Amino acid sequence: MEMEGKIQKNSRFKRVCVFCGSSTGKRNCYSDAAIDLAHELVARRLDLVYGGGSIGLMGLVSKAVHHGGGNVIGIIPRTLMNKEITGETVGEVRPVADMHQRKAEMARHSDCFIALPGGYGTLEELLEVITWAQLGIHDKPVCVANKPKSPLMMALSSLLSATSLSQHQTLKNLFKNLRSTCLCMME
Ligand SMILES: C/C(=C\CNc1ncnc2c1ncn2[C@@H]1O[C@H](COP(=O)(O)O)[C@@H](O)[C@H]1O)CO
Repeated sequence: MEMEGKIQKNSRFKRVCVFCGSSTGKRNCYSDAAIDLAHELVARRLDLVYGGGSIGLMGLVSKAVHHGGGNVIGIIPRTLMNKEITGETVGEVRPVADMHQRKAEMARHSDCFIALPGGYGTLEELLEVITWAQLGIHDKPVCVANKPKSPLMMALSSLLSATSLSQHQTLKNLFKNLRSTCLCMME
């Protein structure tokens, strides 16, 4: 569909939670991926739910969605709200008590999760929502916006082959879901 010169794409989702680095990392392709994803969200009229910082890839994706006219919801612990730490955020900021509440709120307000490149924080958030899916706490798609042969994807693959049969099946399904939903989102 085309509206005012902009291509509008449809999506079955309304709100997408994006986990990503609080730094931009060492490769330009990480920033490019963050901005590409933001454009995809805007084109599909999807709200961004994220960790509320304006630094690193978090800043790039939130600003690009905001400047593209999309809704941005940042969920941030009060202790991190100091602008010297998180910078000037865009969109709606929802303060929460702590990191646990932040992750719970990010999950509650989103229809799916996408992990862009990041560090320990991103990995922890990603693994938590995968674990919650395994436990049946939610059934929302989890996607990793990463190359199939990236160290993270290789690590996830090797976890699959190292698990027992029943877990293997669950993780295999989940892993398939990660890949296919991510590709679908990024197309
Ligand atoms: C704590 C300090 C700077 C970091 N500022 C952050 N502001 C908001 N959210 C953050 C911050 N750092 C981490 N996060 C959360 O973890 C994810 C990114 O972490 P990573 O390790 O960079 O991958 C991100 O999604 C946030 O939810 C001052 O020392």
